[in-house]
Amino acid sequence: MNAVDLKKISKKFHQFTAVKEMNLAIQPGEIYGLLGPNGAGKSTTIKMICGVLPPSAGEGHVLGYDLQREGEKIKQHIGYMSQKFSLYEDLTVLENIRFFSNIYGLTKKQAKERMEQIIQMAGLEGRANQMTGHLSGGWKQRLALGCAIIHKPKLLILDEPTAGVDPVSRRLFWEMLYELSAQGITILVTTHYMDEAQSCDRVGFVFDGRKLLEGEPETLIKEMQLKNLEDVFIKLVEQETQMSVKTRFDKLSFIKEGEDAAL
Ligand SMILES: Nc1ncnc2c1ncn2[C@@H]1O[C@H](COP(=O)(O)OP(=O)(O)OP(=O)(O)O)[C@@H](O)[C@H]1O
Repeated sequence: MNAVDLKKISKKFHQFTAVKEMNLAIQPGEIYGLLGPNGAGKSTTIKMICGVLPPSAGEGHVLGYDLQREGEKIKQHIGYMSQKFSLYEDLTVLENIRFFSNIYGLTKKQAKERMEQIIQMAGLEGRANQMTGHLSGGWKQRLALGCAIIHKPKLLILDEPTAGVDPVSRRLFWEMLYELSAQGITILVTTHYMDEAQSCDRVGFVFDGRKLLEGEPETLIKEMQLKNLEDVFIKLVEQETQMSVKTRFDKLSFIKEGEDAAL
């Protein structure tokens, strides 16, 4: 059984269709990257997979639960983390962990065990009583990941989880994702960082609500005879918009032309 299985899923907001007949099959333990420019429909797709936004058409299953009818079940069994860290800044590290353990109905014993594990995993030893808002971006991000997996979900959904954190924290974060994937957890991640996308088992490119291309990063690069995933991304956008990203800014050449006004 696939962890995520969407068949011709669409989402309409009034007249506007944000996601158009999307098919998506993600296997257990896979790290799948959903890529695409701003407004492509990635977050809308993720919200449907999380069971918080009902699709307008199509059918889908997440961890075996029906997307149209079993949204509540899906919410209980997945872990979710967004770029906004999903944490309360005005609570301490411990209070945030306690909050999430309550939401997911952990027993006192489970909560105590996980608290220690999460603090260790996030490298927050000695900071349990520190206000979350005072932590650096990398710490907040690792704490948010810990809170998102406190109930041991089989599917972890990450919406731009590393936006705005430094490269070392991003690397640490990805090491944690590899470890979770090795333990059999399925991971669906959206990112604008192509180096991260290259670390996924498979990626799907979304543009204007449609999935245009899907495959293993190395295979896609080879097939399109390009250097890296960023070039694949740019080529696809250029093809779809019939606009060259490189020549778009020709108008800026006025800066080096003519007289130097400031001198
Ligand atoms: N609740 C809503 N009502 C109306 N339009 C919406 C709603 N939510 C999203 N949209 C529109 O749907 C389109 C897709 O948005 P979505 O947030 O899914 O894109 P995205 O690929 O996640 O972009 P980004 O990378 O900027 O997060 C956008 O044009 C957006 O304005």
